[in-house]
Parts: sequence; C-alpha cells; structure tokens
Amino acid sequence: MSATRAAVAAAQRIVVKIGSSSLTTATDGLDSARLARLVDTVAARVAAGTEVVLVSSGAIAAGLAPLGLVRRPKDLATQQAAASVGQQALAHAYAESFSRYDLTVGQVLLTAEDVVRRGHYRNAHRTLHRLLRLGVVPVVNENDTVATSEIRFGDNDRLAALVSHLVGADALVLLSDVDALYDGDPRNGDASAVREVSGKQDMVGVRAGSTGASGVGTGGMASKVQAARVACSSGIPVLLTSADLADRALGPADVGTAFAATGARLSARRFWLAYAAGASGRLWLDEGAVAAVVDRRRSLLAAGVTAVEGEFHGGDVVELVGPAGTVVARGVVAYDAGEFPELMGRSSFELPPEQRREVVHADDLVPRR
Ligand SMILES: Nc1ncnc2c1ncn2[C@@H]1O[C@H](COP(=O)(O)OP(=O)(O)O)[C@@H](O)[C@H]1O
Ligand SMILES: N[C@@H](CCC(=O)OP(=O)(O)O)C(=O)O
Repeated sequence: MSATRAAVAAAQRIVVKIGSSSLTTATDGLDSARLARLVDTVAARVAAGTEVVLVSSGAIAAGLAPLGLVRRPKDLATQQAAASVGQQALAHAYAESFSRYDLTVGQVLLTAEDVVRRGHYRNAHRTLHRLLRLGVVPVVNENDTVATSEIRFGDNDRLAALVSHLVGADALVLLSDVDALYDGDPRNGDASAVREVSGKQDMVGVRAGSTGASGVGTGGMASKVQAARVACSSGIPVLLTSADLADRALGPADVGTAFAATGARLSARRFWLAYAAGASGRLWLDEGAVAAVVDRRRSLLAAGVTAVEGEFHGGDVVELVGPAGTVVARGVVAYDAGEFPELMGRSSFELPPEQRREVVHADDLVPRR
C-alpha cells in the first residue's frame, strides 16, 4: 500500500466531502437510504477514534422535489430558495441519522467571506475546533441562501480543501458518483483509472471534465482535482472515490485515487494568503523579479514591477504575475495602486526614503506551487 493510503487510513482527523450526486437525485430529492449508509460509515470511523468533519453538498438538489422543480434552476434566486428548503431537510436527516449512534451534529454554513476575510477565517477556525473538542460531528456546507454569484466558493470541493486546512485535518476524502479519477471522463467511453497521483507528472494526459452525469453536482472532476491540488500542496493527502465505496475509503483506503501530499503544512496565515484571500489586483513582474521571489524567496522590489492592474491599497492581497501572464505568487502589497506609476522599474536608491521599503515583503509572499 502507498504511503498516501496508509496516511489516510491512519488519519486522526479527517474531512469527508460528499457530493450532491451521491445523496440526491434531481427527481426524487434526498435519498435517505444512501445518507444513512454514509452516516454508518462515518460513525464507525468516529467509534474507532477519528474526528470527522463532514462537508455535505445537496441542499439545492434536496430542495427541488419539495418545490416541484424537476431540474436545477439556472437563476440565483430560485437556487437560493431551493437551498433554503433543501438545507433544512439535509440538516434534519443528518441529525436523525447520527442520533442512531448517539452522535451530535453541528451545522456550519460558511460563505466565501468567512474565509476570504482574515478575521472571519479565525472565527470559523475557532468554532470548528471547539465543535470537535466537544465531540460533535460538524456538517459543513456553503451558505447558499445568502451567497451571491460574485462571492461564493462555487463548489464544495474547494470548500472542503479550505476546511481541511482550517481544522488541521490529516486527510481529505472526496466522495462522488465515480469510483476514481480517470484519464478522461468515463462517460465518454474507454478511460483508465489513475490510482496514485504523487505530482504533476501523474496528471499528464489526464482530462478532468467540469460537468458530471447527475445534473445536480457542480464543478465535475475538474473541481475535485483542483481541490486535491490545494490540499496536497499544503500537506494534506487526498483520497477520491465513490460514495458507494465510502466504507473502504474510510477503512483500509484501498480504493479510488490517492493524491500524495506534495508540500509542507503551511501556517494558517500563509495558507490563507495562498488559497483563501481574495486578490484585489495584480502586479506584473519581469523575469528577474520572478526568479528572485519564486526561486530565491526574496522580497519583491519596485524595480522588478512592470505594470499594475486593479484598485488596491497597501495591506491588500495581490497576485504576482510573470511576463507570460501566469500567476507566480500572491502577497500582501505595501503600497496603494496609485503610488505605482512613480515606483515601477526604479531602484531603491532612485526613490525617496519613504518609498524604499519592499513592494511585497518576503514574509508576506507565497509562491504558487
Ligand atoms: N477524468 C474524469 N474522471 C472521472 N470522472 C470524470 C472525469 N471527467 C469528468 N468526470 C465526471 O465528473 C463527475 C463527478 O462530478 P460531479 O457531478 O460534480 O460530482 P459531485 O456531485 O460528487 O461533486 C463524474 O460523474 C464524471 O462523469
Ligand atoms: N452548496 C451546494 C453544493 C455545490 C456543490 O459543489 O455541489 P457538488 O458538486 O455536488 O459537491 C448545495 O448544497 O447544493
């Protein structure tokens, strides 16, 4: 067995994400029998001493049937209404099902703001940790009823990766309606399962589509691969498989696709900076500056900035972009956007003393992995 699978099997704290397609159907709403099977599996792992945080999708899908809708609505207001009805049903079903094992659940509905703003991030962190200490199984979803299209996670795979870091999970398990990552969408015919992903080389030639078969999920396999990248690059291994194989995923971890952790654990601040914070603008860098900040982990100086985009202020998070337009890092900028015309391309000794400090200090900068 790979070290990744051994790590998932031995994890003391685990985030389990389940997709809409595994809990609901567009026509019948919530599938209580499938939900109960998932709860059986999670409860067994809790009984074995593991702390589990559940990230559950399905609010919008569960709200369709009670509202007489036959497919996921396209407009935001009806999606929010469906989520309001469906989340209620989902929370009730989990509370009842976990009570069979004398387990208490706590509903945690997060908006993107809760992780984008650093103060809110700390708040969510505190609540989740306290719930775990109290022996509660937190059941997390996006707060769809108030999320608007501009500020939303969009898919719960990304939310699950962020929550994994928030709670300091040892592993993330993504449960969907497909048993593994394939080199192409298995609905389109011949495709081979990818069993282990230990780096970029294992993803060469893999096409992860952004839609699913069920019509109720969001993001398809593309969002799961992206979420796995976020978790792995901050030290959290990921196992991806189908909800039908949940008992083996949470048992010997001998199914699905295992994504190895590729980076060291990031501190809460650096993780927030790298993956959670919203960027207010972009700084374009020349080649020399890219090498300095990415390879040599130096601070960014004004001399290496060639252009700026966006309306930002000193203290905001910005993306650092290389000459080809690729994001190479994110960081907290020290100056307002309006100050850059005077600063760009100039060496420190050409600038007045008050403008000689770094544009982005090395401590406030996280290269893209
Ligand atoms: N390369 C791939 N490997 C596996 N599944 C894929 C791939 N590309 C696209 N898919 C599709 O992604 C779907 C899962 O995504 P989605 O419906 O969003 O699930 P969920 O509701 O669990 O989040 C699968 O049903 C599958 O058809
Ligand atoms: N927050 C939404 C889920 C969005 C989502 O990502 O769904 P899925 O792709 O099924 O995990 C809901 O509960 O309906």
